[in-house]
Amino acid sequence: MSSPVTDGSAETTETVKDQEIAAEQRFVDVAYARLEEMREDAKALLREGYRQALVGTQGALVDRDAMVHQAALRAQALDVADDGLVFGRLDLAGGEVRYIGRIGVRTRDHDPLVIDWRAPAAEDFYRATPEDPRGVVRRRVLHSRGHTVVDLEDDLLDPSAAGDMAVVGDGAFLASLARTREGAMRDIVATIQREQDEVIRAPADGIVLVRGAPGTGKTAVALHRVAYLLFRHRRRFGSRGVLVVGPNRRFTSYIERVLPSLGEESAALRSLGDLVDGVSARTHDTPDLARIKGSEVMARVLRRAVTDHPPGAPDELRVAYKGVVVRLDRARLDRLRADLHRRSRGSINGARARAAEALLDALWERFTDVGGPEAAAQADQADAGLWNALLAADGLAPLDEDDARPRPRARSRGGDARREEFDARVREQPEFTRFLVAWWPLRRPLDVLRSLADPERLRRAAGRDLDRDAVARLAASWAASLRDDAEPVLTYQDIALLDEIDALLGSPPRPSPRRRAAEDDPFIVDGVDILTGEEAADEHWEPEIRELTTSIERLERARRVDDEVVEERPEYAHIVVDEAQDLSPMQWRMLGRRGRHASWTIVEDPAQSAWEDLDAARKAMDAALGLNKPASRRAARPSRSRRPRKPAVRALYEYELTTNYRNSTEIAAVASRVLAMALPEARPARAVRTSGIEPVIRVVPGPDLLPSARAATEELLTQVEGTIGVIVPRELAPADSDPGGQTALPLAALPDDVPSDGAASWNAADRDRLAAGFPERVQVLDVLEAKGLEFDAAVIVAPETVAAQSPRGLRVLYVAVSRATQRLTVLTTSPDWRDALTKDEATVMDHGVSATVRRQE
Ligand SMILES: Nc1ncnc2c1ncn2[C@@H]1O[C@H](COP(=O)(O)OP(=O)(O)OP(=O)(O)O)[C@@H](O)[C@H]1O
Repeated sequence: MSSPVTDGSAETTETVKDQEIAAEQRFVDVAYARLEEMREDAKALLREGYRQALVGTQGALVDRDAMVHQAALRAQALDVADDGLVFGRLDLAGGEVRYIGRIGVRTRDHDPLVIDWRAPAAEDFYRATPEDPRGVVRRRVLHSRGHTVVDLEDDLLDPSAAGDMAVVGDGAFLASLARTREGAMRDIVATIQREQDEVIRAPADGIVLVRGAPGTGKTAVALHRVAYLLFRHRRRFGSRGVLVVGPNRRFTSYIERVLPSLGEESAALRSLGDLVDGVSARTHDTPDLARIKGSEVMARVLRRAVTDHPPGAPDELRVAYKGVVVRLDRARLDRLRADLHRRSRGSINGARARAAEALLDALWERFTDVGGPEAAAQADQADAGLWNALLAADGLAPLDEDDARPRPRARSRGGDARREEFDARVREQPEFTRFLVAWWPLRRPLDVLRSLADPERLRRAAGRDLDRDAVARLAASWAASLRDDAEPVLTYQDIALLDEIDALLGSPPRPSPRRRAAEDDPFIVDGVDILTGEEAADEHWEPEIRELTTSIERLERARRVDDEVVEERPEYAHIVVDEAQDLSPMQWRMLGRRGRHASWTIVEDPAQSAWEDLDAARKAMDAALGLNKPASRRAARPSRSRRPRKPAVRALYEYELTTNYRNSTEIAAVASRVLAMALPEARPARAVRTSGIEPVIRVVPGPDLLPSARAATEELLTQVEGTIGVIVPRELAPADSDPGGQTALPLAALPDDVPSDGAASWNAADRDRLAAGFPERVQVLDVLEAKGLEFDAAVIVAPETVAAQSPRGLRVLYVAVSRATQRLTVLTTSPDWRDALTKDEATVMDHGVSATVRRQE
């Protein structure tokens, strides 16, 4: 295939470009025609699949399912490619031309027509540069609308080999960066940059850690990497699954269309508040509560909480055997419980059978202590004597010793028949089974968390890990949010705590076949195996007996049925974590449990972190990713071949993205001033697009904040066509911020060189009033909700308050001011803040553009 060459001498640039576009259109038409044929083939395959069903055999049905599945996947991929099928072209030094597109297209003779962007042959499209052309003379990007090529943009990478090759384009890429944002992220498959491509195609094993300032494409890159991994390693990642985790639900809905637009529907996309099935976070904690709930010490606190005496558990067990009353008191029972927890590995909910055994051991011990066996033997002898006397009176033979003794069914007790009989008789007693159910209940994570609203119980669980103030705050927060009589209001940090509790409680063991078979098993009560809480497979159990269930057993069954937390936690082959700088140690633990054998892509910007103790979070991340395991320990494990094993160290690949594709240079200048306050040593990313539109920084009196924000939004509605984000301070509910309900806004100390003259107050009512009546393209959101999002225009309300709301307030403000692509308005009550954001000494960006900012009073 040859490239279209024009005689540029007598033509205007415009005409050359038109000719080039027309030539590319001819190729694109051929590619679409072939795509249509492939669609027809997929449909035919689908029809054939259904036809197989008519054959009717089991094998045919399986074939049909496989065929229908494959054909459906194919049809879906072909549909995705319908928009912008071909977006790139490479002219190579030897004259070869390669077209790059969303999917691979071959001619009927199997010759490549369009190369899938993820294929190795497409790599040069993203990697070639003038310094390293990799054999590419010209790289061309085709901009299309539907099936029509509307623009071209060329890069001449090797002028010496170009001959009379046409080179057209006038910044279509930069113009595309300024496009209107419609509320959902789009794929960047046609314009992936070299440094981004290196991340996307990074090795599939180990851990890929990507850092970059706001707008450098971290999220976009992570999502394209998922599409790449699923394409190149379909078998491995397709079957065991890929999980993409974002900070909140607003963010996941913002990015949810990118993967489908790349033809990938199979990755699971979850926010940190939706990782545990059946429960969902509804709100964020205040910074101080998040700090406590998210810290690693909570793992120890929760371990103690699940091993504590459960609420409502009885304090005494009393059973009678052969006229002897045997009793276990609270102290003895507590020792037993502690011992069980010490010895039990894994599931607490699965340990009820062991608890039953331990109780029987303790009862027997008590029974022997009080001389029970002797008393029982005498009673047996008296019984046998009475029976033999009656038999003799009827002229019948006396009982054997063996007949006189009931046959125990319980597991052998070292052949001690007296003990076996004791166990069997005690197990049969309703007092014993009822006690067992209440003393070692099958617990739900939510019940355990709710029980910690009791300050006394939480104090016991806290040990020395939490101070009194932290205990009071936590208990008060759960007392307010997890009331018995209301829907729980869970926070993002609560979800990680529930997952931790779930991991500690585990699921009950499955009933063994032996237990299923037992007909008169005393632990099967009304068709429910009280050791496991499961319906027992008991053929002899009549459903009508259900009516006779005691309240305890009914409750038990309801618990199993309603148990909202999944029993089997899914594990994934690859996990992508976006905005990873904000994960607490407890959230890392939650993720680690889902990726014990996974490879990872971690995307973060520490400068945007709202999390205070980044070191602790880093340690937790290393543990979750298996980065902290000493190689020597692993290597020490003997291998079967007895040859020394290679140390199983996890590979860590680190990347940095350096170009800001989101903000105009003018907006990036404001963001870099905030960054300088937050982290003086940090370097901002290089912004590439200058819009000529200066941000507006306005000082307004406190009471005017709200009307001014409305007015600024009205104004922006007339200036931009796409989305507008109105970013307000977080509302700190009094109940959350202080158990006494008094403090409205705890303020953090700011660095000396940062203005700290009073934070404007802000509350939920202000937010509601601000949002009222605006069209859908205006979103009013707080600074945490704005993470990872972008808008055509943003209004930042009261930066001084955002900065003072938490020890990481300046970093949070940095996130807020870096959301807009075209226009930024900041409303502050503080002239000092206005000055800080519009410093006279202009900030010189990396690319040499100095930005000045329009001041307004
Ligand atoms: N190569 C590219 N071509 C075109 N647009 C790009 C490219 N890379 C990034 N973008 C665009 O830049 C914007 C910012 O990208 P993205 O949200 O992925 O950045 P980020 O680094 O995750 O930002 P943040 O840290 O603020 O979340 C998006 O609109 C994205 O589509």
